[in-house]
Amino acid sequence: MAANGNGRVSMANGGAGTGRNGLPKIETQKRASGICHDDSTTPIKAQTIDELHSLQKKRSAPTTPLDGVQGPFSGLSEEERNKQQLQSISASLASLTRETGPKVVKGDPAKQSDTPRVAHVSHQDQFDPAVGATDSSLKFTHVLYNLSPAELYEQAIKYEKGSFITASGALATLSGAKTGRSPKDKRVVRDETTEDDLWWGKGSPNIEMDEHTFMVNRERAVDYLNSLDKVFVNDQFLNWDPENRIKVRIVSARAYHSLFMHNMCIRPKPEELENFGTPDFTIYNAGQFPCNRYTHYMTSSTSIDLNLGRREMVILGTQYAGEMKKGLFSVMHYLMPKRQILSLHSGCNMGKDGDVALFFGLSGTGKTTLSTDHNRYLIGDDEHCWGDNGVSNIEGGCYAKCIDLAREKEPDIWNAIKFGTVLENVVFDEHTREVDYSDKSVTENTRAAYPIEYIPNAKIPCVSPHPKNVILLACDAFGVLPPVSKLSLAQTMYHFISGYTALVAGTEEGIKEPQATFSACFGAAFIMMHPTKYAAMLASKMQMHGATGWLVNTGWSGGRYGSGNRIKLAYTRKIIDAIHSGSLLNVNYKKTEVFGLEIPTEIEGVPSEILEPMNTWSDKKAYKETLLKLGGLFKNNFEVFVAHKIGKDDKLTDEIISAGPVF
Ligand SMILES: Nc1ncnc2c1ncn2[C@@H]1O[C@H](COP(=O)(O)OP(=O)(O)OP(=O)(O)O)[C@@H](O)[C@H]1O
Ligand SMILES: O=C([O-])CC(=O)C(=O)O
Ligand SMILES: [Ca+2]
Ligand SMILES: [Mn+2]
Repeated sequence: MAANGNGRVSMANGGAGTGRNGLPKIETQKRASGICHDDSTTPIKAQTIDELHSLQKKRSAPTTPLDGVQGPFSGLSEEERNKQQLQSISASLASLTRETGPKVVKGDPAKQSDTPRVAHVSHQDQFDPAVGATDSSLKFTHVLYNLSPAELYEQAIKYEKGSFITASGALATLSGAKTGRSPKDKRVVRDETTEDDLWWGKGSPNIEMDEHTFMVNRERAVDYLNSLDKVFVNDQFLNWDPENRIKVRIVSARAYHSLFMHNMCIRPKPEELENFGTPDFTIYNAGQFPCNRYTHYMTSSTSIDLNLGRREMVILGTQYAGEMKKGLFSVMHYLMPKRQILSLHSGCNMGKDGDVALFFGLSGTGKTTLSTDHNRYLIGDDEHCWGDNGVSNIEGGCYAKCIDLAREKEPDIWNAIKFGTVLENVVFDEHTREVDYSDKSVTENTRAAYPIEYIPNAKIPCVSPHPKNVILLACDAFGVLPPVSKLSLAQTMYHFISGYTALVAGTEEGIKEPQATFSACFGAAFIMMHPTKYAAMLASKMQMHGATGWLVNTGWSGGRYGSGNRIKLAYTRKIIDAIHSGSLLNVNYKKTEVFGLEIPTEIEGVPSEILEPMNTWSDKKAYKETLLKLGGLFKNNFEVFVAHKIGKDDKLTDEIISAGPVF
């Protein structure tokens, strides 16, 4: 029995109007005819249960009128287009040493009766059985193609252990043994092209492998995927700039992976999907299956392999979905600069008046938190391109950290965790399914992946004019960097190339305690060419468009990690507001020792005493020592870049080198 909100009372079961407990007696309504009806609706049309169930679902409408369709599939019948689509998927899944492609059929193998059966397609026509048939060549590969979130929920809940619907409607899931990326297991094929184009050697994220080893791993992944009852295939886009859009195909074994990429990549409109054609890049995610350690180069059971020539990526031995997101980001870091477009590990938002800010920073420094701002339009939270026409988001979704997520502090992210959102590795109440965001039992790197339109003021399409402010975020666990400083162009470049933060949580496997980290371009794990290449592009774009650089410490104040505290998010937001509004350009500044940073003396809504870190430390000697220690770490790190030229002349290079700490 429950109050229904109108003050009326409804009966949960069987309490038919006995008047017990003084409750009102329920009267059944009498029709004018005087006949008592217990049901006023018309009878159903079905004669049997099966017939009834068949009424429940209607076939999805054909998506586009066929006339006016442009592209490779224009003028084709629906059936013909479907066949071409399956042929393309079969080609993607082909073993390159045996039969040329599996027999593929659309639909869930467990539900053949209710999936419209589509004529299967195979490449077997050219296959000579004398060469050696395999069992896999005899079976069908069932393809679940671009399923909707609702369908993926059902797949996950029925077939994947650890999948549950939370109280707010999100899909909670586990990523398995890996709950963060594995940068040490990420390999790139080194061949004649990449030999010259890419950054290799010390400091580079590109650990080499040869083409042959890539093919061994590719075969392993494809064989694994074809051995399954079914695979998920997502055909989607990257980059909201229509001229530089990339078509990606993700083949995976888990509904979780398919829903994650559905949320994170750009979702094609039905008519765009029909004309998708051949993908520009394909991911084979066989993450549940390990790589073979007897294979050359393999140093663990995990391998994430990128082959730029073949435009393919293979994932073995890790189910952490971020590998797919960031693997594609690496690809963009190769493709875009070749077109004079700068790829950025940054968030981006825009004010009502069109002022744009970029937020650079390593994992956990606040890109998602600070770009998601109720008073501004969200362009994107993590990966962008800066080209001649302005900024474009690479992705179609956001990937927010959830640890200690609180509704009051981050309301828009909180509200985005609803039906359709993937919630990774969180802990929830077994009965109410309320998530406990403070619980780190599975990992500290808990995450939510949601489509960008789940943020109310997301700007669709996710493109913006050129940035006015470039904000470098660092989470300084040493507690000596000021909460905000205004940077010269040379200082911006110095800090961009340094890419400093202190990792706090375990986004990368194995890092559990804070630790100073330098990661060139605030994303060394994803860049493909030498950092100075990206830095030179950033410098020239900032100069051309008159953008101001800022360094914001979202980390500690009043002492290092352990003795001080993390700067309150509310204060950081006030600082960011002052940057956006331009008011921070018009206040008094003073220069700090060692780092030579210009710090404002006051900001509305922020206690002035915290703006100068030394004020917040009770032990001034410890402060000075820590400051010098961090300065030394910066110096050591920058040594490898001193020999590199940035931009066209030596002037900028010299300026950048002298923009570092002096002591
Ligand atoms: N002063 C602060 N400024 C920004 N974030 C803060 C602050 N204090 C605490 N936080 C917390 O730090 C975390 C910042 O994580 P966020 O998701 O924004 O990282 P990110 O830069 O987007 O990293 P990634 O690239 O891994 O997605 C959030 O959990 C946020 O609540
Ligand atoms: O890639 C991930 O797992 C999350 C992320 O955005 C980052 O680490 O920069
Ligand atoms: Ca993020
Ligand atoms: Mn990121």
